[in-house]
Amino acid sequence: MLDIDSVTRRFGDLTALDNVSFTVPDGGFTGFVGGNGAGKTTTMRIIMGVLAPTSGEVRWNGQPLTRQDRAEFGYMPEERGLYPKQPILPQLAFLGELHGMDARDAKLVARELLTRFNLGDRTKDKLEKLSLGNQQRVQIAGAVIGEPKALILDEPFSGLDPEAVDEMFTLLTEFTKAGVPVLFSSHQLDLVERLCDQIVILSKGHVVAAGTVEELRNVGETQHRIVAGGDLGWLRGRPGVGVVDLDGPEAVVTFDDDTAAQSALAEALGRGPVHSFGPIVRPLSDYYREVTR
Ligand SMILES: Nc1ncnc2c1ncn2[C@@H]1O[C@H](COP(=O)(O)OP(=O)(O)OP(=O)(O)O)[C@@H](O)[C@H]1O
Repeated sequence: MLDIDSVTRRFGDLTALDNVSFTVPDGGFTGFVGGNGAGKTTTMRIIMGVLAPTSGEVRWNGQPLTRQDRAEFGYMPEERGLYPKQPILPQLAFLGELHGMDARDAKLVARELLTRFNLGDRTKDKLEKLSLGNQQRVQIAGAVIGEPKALILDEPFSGLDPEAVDEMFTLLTEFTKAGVPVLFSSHQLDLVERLCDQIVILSKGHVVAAGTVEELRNVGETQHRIVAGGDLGWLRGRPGVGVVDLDGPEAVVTFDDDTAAQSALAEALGRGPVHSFGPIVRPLSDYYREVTR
């Protein structure tokens, strides 16, 4: 478990991170979202020791994170770690060795990863010869080689087509299943919503929301949509019901509690057919816009 505790980072007059705290739990995906300049990369660099915090600390399983801990993490930096002008297999194998694998195993695992990404026949190619999507796959392979204890991935899915995203996600799931905490940043909210167990939203250096997708979606009042056979005007003024929008047989309402909802449904059924009745699932993007405004 990785704890980012009250981390502040200043660059001259600019406070890029202001008292940022959140936890990346074991065995799950934590999606780190926020607009340009929100501070995601700075946070990840501080986790990986590339930058020092102005104040605050990062803990690993309750203890201050050490250089040795970091050496066991897999990291995909924003600027990407692999060399464009060198062949891909030896680069990956070298990273495996840096993580403590012996040379033979590192080469074997590197080859396995590349084969898995349909790059088994490209092992001697320089990175720059691959398509951008394939380069990205190799960069991800570089982060996961060597049995990392945690994965810190800066925009790992950018530039990948949906099929490649799913492929990478399947690969990363093997790590979360083994208990590895995974933190990844992304601009693609739909993707984060679909893939993550937990989301941390950063805005202008502040954590403005953190929780599961369900928790964040359900912040505030839940609205219900009702579509009936006849006019729903009778909902107005009914105790326990707040009408948000009403147009003949269609209404969007809030209920004070479940009893109010059940009794309104019973009344609607008593008056004729009810075609649909249920909570409106808010897209996370609504919530995101609210908190990052
Ligand atoms: N080395 C630096 N020197 C000065 N300012 C910096 C430095 N690194 C980052 N910043 C500033 O800190 C703020 C946060 O930047 P950061 O790159 O962490 O944001 P981000 O959320 O990763 O953005 P993006 O999604 O655009 O990559 C920005 O205003 C950026 O200009």
